[in-house]
Formats: sequence, C-alpha cells, structure tokens
Amino acid sequence: MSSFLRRLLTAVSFPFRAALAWLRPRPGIAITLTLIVLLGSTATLAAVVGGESSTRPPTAPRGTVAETFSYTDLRTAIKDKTVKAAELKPAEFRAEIELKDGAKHVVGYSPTDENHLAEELAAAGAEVDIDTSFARRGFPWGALLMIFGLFAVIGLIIYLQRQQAKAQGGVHAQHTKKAEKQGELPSVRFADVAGCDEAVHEAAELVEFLKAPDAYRRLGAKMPSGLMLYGPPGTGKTLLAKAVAGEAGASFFAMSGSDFVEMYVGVGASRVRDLFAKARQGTPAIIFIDEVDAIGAKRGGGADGGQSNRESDQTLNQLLVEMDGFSGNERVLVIAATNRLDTLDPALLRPGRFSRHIHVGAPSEEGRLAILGVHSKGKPLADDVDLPQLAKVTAGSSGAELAEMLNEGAIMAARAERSVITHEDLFEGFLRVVAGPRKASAMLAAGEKEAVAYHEAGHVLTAELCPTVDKTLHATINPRGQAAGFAVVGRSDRALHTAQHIHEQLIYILGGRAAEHVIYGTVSSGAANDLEKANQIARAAVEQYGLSAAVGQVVGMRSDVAMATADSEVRRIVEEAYRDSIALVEEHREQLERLTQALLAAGDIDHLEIAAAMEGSTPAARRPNLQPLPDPVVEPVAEEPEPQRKPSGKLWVPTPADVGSAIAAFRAEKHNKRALG
Ligand SMILES: Nc1ncnc2c1ncn2[C@@H]1O[C@H](COP(=O)(O)OP(=O)(O)OP(=O)(O)O)[C@@H](O)[C@H]1O
Ligand SMILES: [Zn+2]
Repeated sequence: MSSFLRRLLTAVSFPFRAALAWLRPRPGIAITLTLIVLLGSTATLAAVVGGESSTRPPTAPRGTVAETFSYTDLRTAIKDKTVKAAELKPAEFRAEIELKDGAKHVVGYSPTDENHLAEELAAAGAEVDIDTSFARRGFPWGALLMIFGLFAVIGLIIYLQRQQAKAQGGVHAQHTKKAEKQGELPSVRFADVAGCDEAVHEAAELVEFLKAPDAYRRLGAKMPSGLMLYGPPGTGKTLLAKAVAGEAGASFFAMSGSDFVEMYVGVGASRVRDLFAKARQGTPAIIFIDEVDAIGAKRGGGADGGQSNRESDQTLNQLLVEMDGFSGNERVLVIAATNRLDTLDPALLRPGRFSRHIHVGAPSEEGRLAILGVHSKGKPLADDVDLPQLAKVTAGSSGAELAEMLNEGAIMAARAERSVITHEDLFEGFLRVVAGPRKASAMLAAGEKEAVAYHEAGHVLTAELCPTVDKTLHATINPRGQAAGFAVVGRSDRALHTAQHIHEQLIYILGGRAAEHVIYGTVSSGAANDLEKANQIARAAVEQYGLSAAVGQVVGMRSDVAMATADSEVRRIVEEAYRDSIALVEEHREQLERLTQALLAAGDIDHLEIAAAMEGSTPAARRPNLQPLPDPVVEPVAEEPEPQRKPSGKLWVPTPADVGSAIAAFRAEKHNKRALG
C-alpha cells in the first residue's frame, strides 16, 4: 500500500523534479520564474476575490427566489411563451430567467443544451442576453497561474527535502561536490600512468584525434565516440582517462555510474543529459563514467523487474541516445570504466558507442617496478630499500595498492620521526594494505596462538617442499584486519597450470589444515577458508580444464550423471591432495616444529629464517593422480585480444590463463580469525 503511494507520488511529482533539475544550475531563471508565479498568484487571487463581489448579478438576488424552479419548468415556460427575459451564463451553465408575471428564477442547464437554449428562448419571444464577462476577465490565465502556484509550492517542498538530504551528507552532497570538480583540466600525463604501456599506447591514438581532428577528418576517419576501459579495480583506469584529457588539453567531466542511480525515475536520465550538455559547451572534452556497470548492466534481466531497474534502463537509454547524437565532429570522447565487461549490455559495446575496448590489467613485475618508480618520486628512500625486490614480492598487487603501500610506508617513517623511508616501513605498509593494520596480539588466547602458528607453519612447510609452489617470503601470526595469521608468498607472474602444479598448489593450500590435523587431531574453524579455496581450484581443474580422467576433456557437460561424476572427482582430488599434505607434514615434523617455535617467538619470520628452519629437508615432487595436460596450442596473437567473456547460454571454454588467475588470487594467504572456544 505505502509502496503504491510512493510510486504514485514519484510519478506525479516527476515533471516538477525534472523542472527543478533543469532550474538548479540556472538560478537567474529560477528567481524570475518564482517572482512571476508569486505575482501571478496574487493577481489571480485579487481578481477572484474582488471579482466575486462585483460580478454578482443584481438581476437575480437570491432572496427573491421563492419556490424551486426546475429545468422542466423552464421548458414548460418556453413552450407556453411565458419567459420575458433570460440571461445565460455559459461560464456557470446557469440561466437567470424573468417570467412575464415578474417572477425571477435561476436555473441550471447542461452544456449540451447550451447552443439551442438561446435560440429556443428567442423563438419563444424572450429577450435573451448572454453573459461572457467572466471569460473576458481572463479566465484561462487565472487557472494557469494557479497551476503554476501549485508547481511552485510542490517544487519548494522537494527543494527543502533535498536541502535536508544534503545537510545529512547524503548522495546529493557528494554529487554536488563532484560536479564542482567537473570541467577541470587535469594535470595528469601519460608519464604518470605506469605499467600498462599497451593501454597507454592505444589511448594515445585518441589524443591525436582530439588534438587535431581535421587531419583525420580529411581522410574520412570518424572520431570514435566511446572508449571502454576494463580491468580489475585500482589498476589505473581513472588515471588513464584523466591522462587522456591532460594530454589532449581537454576538460574532464567525471561521474560514477552509481551517481546516476536514483530512487526517482528519470533523474538519472536527466543527469546524463546535463553531463553531455555541459561537456559539449567546453570542447574538447572527456566524459568519464566510472563503474558504468551500475547503469549499463544487461537490460531487462533483473530478477525483481522493479522500479530501480526501469530507472537504470532509462538512464542507459539516455546515454545511448546522447552517444548516437555524435556527428563525429564533436571533439567529445566518452570514456567508461568497468571491472566486468561481461555484465554490460551489448548495446553499449556496439560500433558507434563503446566500440573500442582497452584492457587495463594487473601490472606485471616490470609494471609494478615502474609504478613504484612513479609513486616513490619525492619520497626519500633509505639505502636498504630495494624497489625491484618489492616489485617481486608484491605480485598480484594493483597500482592503487602499490601507491597506498608507499604512502603507508611514508606514514610509518613519519610516525617514527625518521628522515627516510626504510624497507621495513614499506613492508609494513604492504602488509597493512593487503591485510589491514596490526591488531593487539592480546586478542588471541595463548593456546589459540599456538594453533595459528602450527597452521601457518604448515603452509610454509608444504610450500617449501613442493617444487612448483611459490615460496613464502614472510609469515606472521600477528593478527591483522580479519586475518589471525597469514603468509606472504613471493609469487612469480608465470601462471603454471600443469596437473603437477595444481596438485601441489592444493597440497600447499591444505597444508595449514594438515598441520593442525597432525598436531591436534582436529581442525579449527579458521581453516574452513582453505577448504573452500581448494575446492574451487579442484572444480576448475575438473570442469573447465579436463584434468580428471573420469570426467574427461568434455567441458560444460550438464547432465545429472556428468555432474555427479564431476562432484566425486572434485572430492577425490581434494582428498588425495590432503592425504599427501598430511604425509609431508608427518615426514617433516622436525621442520614444522622449528617453524612454529620461530613464529611463536618472534611473531613474524622472513625467508631467511624459513630457510634456516627447513634445514635437513629436500623438496620432492608428489605425483598427482591427474591426467597430464596436453601441450597448449599456441595461437597467433590477435591485434586486439578478445576480452574474456562468459556469454550466457553459451559454453564458456576457459583459457589456461583462467585457471592460472584463479590460483593467482591466492597471493596472500589469509585466515578468518578463529572462533573462540
Ligand atoms: N598504472 C598506474 N600507474 C600509476 N599509478 C597508478 C596506476 N594504477 C593505479 N595507480 C594509483 O592508484 C590510484 C587509483 O587508481 P584508479 O582510480 O585510476 O584505478 P581504477 O582502475 O580507476 O580503479 P576502480 O576500478 O576501482 O575505479 C591512482 O590515482 C594512482 O595513484
Ligand atoms: Zn590456511
């Protein structure tokens, strides 16, 4: 019921809101209009009140109407020709009748009678007069102004509501803050964007277009209207868009997709319209829409099919309309960014819209070094800081995380009142970024701390013993953020995906559980995460990668039997890895003990201490009971790599990189804090 009312109100108030949105940036017009409305309303009121007394007809004083005189009586009087005079008032559909016997009556008539009533009265010998004075007094203007008055009042209410929302620091406050920054000329250049040279290279082409469109136009080339940047969060998409504007000397208009998402239908669309109108005034211009998936998700697919959906559809449609309106001479380029290209509405990606897609991926080791270089400029680094080593350690980190790491490091140094930033500061900064700030270790009971130490030692140990698993650079049992303990793995960027590697990766992931199992005979709740990860990897190996002999190389098979077989294969693969993991731990209890005691003594251990604890062991491959993988077919590299998408309804065949990146996600081993008791 109340939701129905809200919708009704939303629908009814839409024109007012749209008008208000249009007026907000035009205070001059708004004030003038308000004045007109106020004056008009006052004048109308005066006319209505004043007119009332002066127009009351003297011919028909109400008091003289003695008995009721019906319309039928009037018809009879016309037929008997007893009407002496009649004054018709079409504005009120009333007639004032004077009969030949001197009696006066007022009678109503229906609009359909209007035309012939006067004729019939005249034919019956009555003196007919038609009063048009009320119409002449400007009747439509009065009504119109009264409606305007209504608009003004409702508008004022909505305006006050918004002011209130703004005061509460809601979305609108953010919105206006962003709007103020719009149209700036960014100082960012391509040199500030490191570690994604290919993306920069492609973007540079568009800068040429923006700077000298004539050279292209002469050859009949049309400026692309949209550019889609896609990739994981924090990899520099916003930065790159800004750099395009900075290099081209274009003004930068930025908004986030979520800024367009509003409770009210039509507001998002009007914001799109505003944004494009503003950008067209200040060409060359870049319109940047971050998180475009908030408005550009596939249409009509929402499960709720409700209000918000239709709202975002309208917003998306408006965006498409604006982009289709480009003639190719605008010097306006729309850049959108998303983390998930596969969720976007295909209409957005068609030629003439966001037809160019640039992948901004997680930086490689070389890229990370370049990003560290960019962001360490102006930060005094101590001699012990080894940026190439940091680039190696931080595999999987995004540009934003690296920038944050350097900043946290600088904060650590400042807090310790050092004049330079040391390696330790930076490493602490890194740990803060990937796992959160250190927590007081008193949070864990002594017995729990020991269990966490054995668990982490189990991971470290199994990693050391498996030849294809990346080694631990740093392990800690000092709780940070959500994690009770974790290990930083020096992951190489190579994404291994052989059966051997997957088996050993599982041994390592389950190594923490295995250690707990061997020492205590039970497994803590904090290790549940590991099991989940292990299952994900095993499932990918079976269902997407064809590593199970029982399921075979058929990908995407969906029969009940096939799924049951796949399930049991996943279980088998995980169980076999777990058994191997336990065997490794049992064979190396001495090393496990040394690692655990080192962790308990210091809280943290680094790769040198790990090497010392591992003395007397040699890594050896454990044979997996998995199908060996066929050699990957190397295909010629396409000019623009087809983005990885999972079209719904169709079969998705993963590339070797998919399994690799699933594994890569486990860069820093984190565990939920153990449940007490
Ligand atoms: N490739 C890079 N080179 C230099 N700095 C970078 C790079 N990537 C990220 N950064 C740093 O991280 C900050 C945030 O990055 P940015 O906002 O551009 O990421 P994004 O890809 O747009 O993220 P999101 O998808 O979350 O919007 C940048 O302002 C910059 O300081
Ligand atoms: Zn674990």
